[in-house]
Amino acid sequence: MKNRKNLFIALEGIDGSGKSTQTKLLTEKLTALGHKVYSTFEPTDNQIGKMIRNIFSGKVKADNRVVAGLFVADRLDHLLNEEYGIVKKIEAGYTVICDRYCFSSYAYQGAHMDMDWVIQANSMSAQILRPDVNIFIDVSPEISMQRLHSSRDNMEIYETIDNQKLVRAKYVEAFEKLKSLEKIFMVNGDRTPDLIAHDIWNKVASMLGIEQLNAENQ
Ligand SMILES: Nc1ncnc2c1ncn2[C@@H]1O[C@H](COP(=O)(O)OP(=O)(O)OP(=O)(O)O)[C@@H](O)[C@H]1O
Ligand SMILES: Cc1cn([C@H]2C[C@H](O)[C@@H](COP(=O)(O)O)O2)c(=O)[nH]c1=O
Repeated sequence: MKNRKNLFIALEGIDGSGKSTQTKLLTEKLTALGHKVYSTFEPTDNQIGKMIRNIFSGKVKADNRVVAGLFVADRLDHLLNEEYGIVKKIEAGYTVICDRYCFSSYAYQGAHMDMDWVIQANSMSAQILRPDVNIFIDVSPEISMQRLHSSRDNMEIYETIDNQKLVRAKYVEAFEKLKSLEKIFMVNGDRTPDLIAHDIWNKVASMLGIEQLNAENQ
């Protein structure tokens, strides 16, 4: 791959896999090296994302197919919005780190309905902006559940060990289906945050062509 000045990076994984932790560490590392970084997440905290969060917290009831459609809309707005859209940020030279993107829909919505339908429904987002890399933090469901229980007061309705196992299997299925189209980088998430961050940094630095220059800082 030709070295790039700015990247679109998606972080993926089951709940509690450490995406937010790694988004923060990678943002700090890149910022310290003078890169412009925009870190963001899905579901967003905009209008459509808020609707999704109300469904997940159990406040509002909705069919799984409606949830899948809301994620399609939330993602398109996240990409295209004039004010906070990712496309504009990329054009302005920011490296965008997105905590969850299309693969989250393939895995989570694909766990309850036809995955090919979900892939098709998200095809416009995938065509507008495909991540330069999808980083999958692969944590065992048992460990992720322990982390969630010790860090949360309330669990969301889908955060059960059986669902975590199912979603992990669906991620693997989606990676296999889309391996010729998407760049996927897997890291072992059953380790300390620093070791995971080290692997992620090696990958990102090599894509940006800065691994030699900053090797002593790793
Ligand atoms: N590698 C790690 N080892 C141990 N604990 C970790 C590790 N990474 C994150 N944690 C802790 O686990 C909890 C969940 O981490 P984090 O919020 O980063 O995960 P997440 O994937 O963003 O979660 P969610 O999907 O629920 O938003 C936090 O309390 C965090 O401090
Ligand atoms: C983007 C996206 C997310 N989800 C689910 C996955 C999580 O259980 C919740 C909230 O995410 P968070 O990282 O814990 O804040 O949303 C989903 O089902 N489909 C998606 O496309």
